[in-house]
Amino acid sequence: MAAESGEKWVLSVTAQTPTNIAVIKYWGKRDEELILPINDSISVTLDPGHLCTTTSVAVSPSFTHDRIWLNGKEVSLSGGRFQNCLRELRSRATDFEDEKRGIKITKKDWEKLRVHIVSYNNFPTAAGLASSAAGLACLVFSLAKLMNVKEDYSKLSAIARQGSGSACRSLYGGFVKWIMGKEDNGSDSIAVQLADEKHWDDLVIIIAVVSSKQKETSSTSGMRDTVETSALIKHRAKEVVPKRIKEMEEAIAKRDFPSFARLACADSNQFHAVCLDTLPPIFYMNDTSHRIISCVEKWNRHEGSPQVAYTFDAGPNAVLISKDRKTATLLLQRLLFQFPPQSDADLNSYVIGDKTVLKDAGIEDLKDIEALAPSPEIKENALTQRYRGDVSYFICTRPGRGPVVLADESQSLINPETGLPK
Ligand SMILES: Nc1ncnc2c1ncn2[C@@H]1O[C@H](COP(=O)(O)OP(=O)(O)OP(=O)(O)O)[C@@H](O)[C@H]1O
Ligand SMILES: C[C@@](O)(CCOP(=O)(O)OP(=O)(O)O)CC(=O)O
Repeated sequence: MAAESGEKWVLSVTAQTPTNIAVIKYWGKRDEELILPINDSISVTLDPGHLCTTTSVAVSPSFTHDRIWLNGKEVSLSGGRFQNCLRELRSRATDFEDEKRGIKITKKDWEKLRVHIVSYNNFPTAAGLASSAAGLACLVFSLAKLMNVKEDYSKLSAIARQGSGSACRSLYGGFVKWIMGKEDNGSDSIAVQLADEKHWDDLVIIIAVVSSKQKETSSTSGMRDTVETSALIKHRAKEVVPKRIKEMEEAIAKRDFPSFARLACADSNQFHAVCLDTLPPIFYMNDTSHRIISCVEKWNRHEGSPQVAYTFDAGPNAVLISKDRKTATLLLQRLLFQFPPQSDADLNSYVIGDKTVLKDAGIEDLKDIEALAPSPEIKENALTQRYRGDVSYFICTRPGRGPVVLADESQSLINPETGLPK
């Protein structure tokens, strides 16, 4: 058996996985260990071209223990969540053979062979940009490929779920629903794709990164406190979310932007309301977040119908979904008027991602931002104050595809000789 022959081969797989933003939020667990939620949730997968995790995983008979490097630093793999994912994957591993390289690994070998995991997020980690979602989904997806796990994506989503709840939704592109399930063992708590990213490709997403610092209350402990202390969360999970899930599925199927926006904004606001209803209260949004909400609400009201939806996860960053490109350029102009960069900023790093939105907005250098006129709805309300430097930067993106394997060896993060990070 090659796995015990003392040979020094290193077998590796590299994958790229997107992050996702919930438009009907997951908040609250009924089982902490298995990560089973108290309600269904729906998300939009974000284009991995702009926000993604890349993970290389490798196996070799020379590895002595399981190890993980995250963003260039070795971190502990001993946490229960990592261990649960590894155990679930190993139990589903199947025989693998590469005749050319003389590598043969049997199902039983996988139990003894150790793995190296090297992962990199191209955006801030633990800053409310769902790094755990992309990260854990990528870990499960890449290891499943390496270990020749033959389960379908819904089964893989149930494994990723045990790494971080929201990770189960990053196994697919487009529009995704996490079904809470009823079983105690979590077998029916899986993610399914509602529609792929091409279904509604008019949508343009602008993220205002208000703070990329690590947050005070993690989602995990925040939602635990909410379930223990909030009366409102029970009403939300039982009465409000089931109805919203149906309506949101319908809005997505029909590409009905007004309904989509109404539901997404209401659900984000209710999620932050249950955070406030928690003891001690949790404040994820700040003054800048509130100003962004107010800017969108005023504009939507002025137009008589929703142009943009906003949603905020467990942090102050705004995710703004506009109905089309034209609206996105008008939105970016409004945002840049209200939140201009510091005078020494570099425009290229102030608006990142899909730069064509910036170009369409007629912004070619910092002077163009200074020259922006206030929009009619803020002029009417005499709210023309500018909040320089209150937004760190903007990311322009769109709905995107699900995980992919990167076959090109040059994209691997692992040295094929040593099995260590490159
Ligand atoms: N690429 C990755 N590979 C493996 N684990 C990761 C990766 N990226 C993040 N994680 C894990 O996720 C943790 C961060 O999760 P956390 O929920 O605190 O922040 P977040 O996901 O950025 O924010 P949120 O989920 O509230 O949007 C990290 O400490 C790490 O354990
Ligand atoms: C506000 C949210 O982003 C909460 C995400 O929570 P996590 O998935 O990070 O929590 P754990 O399951 O404890 O890892 C809403 C959502 O993504 O649905």
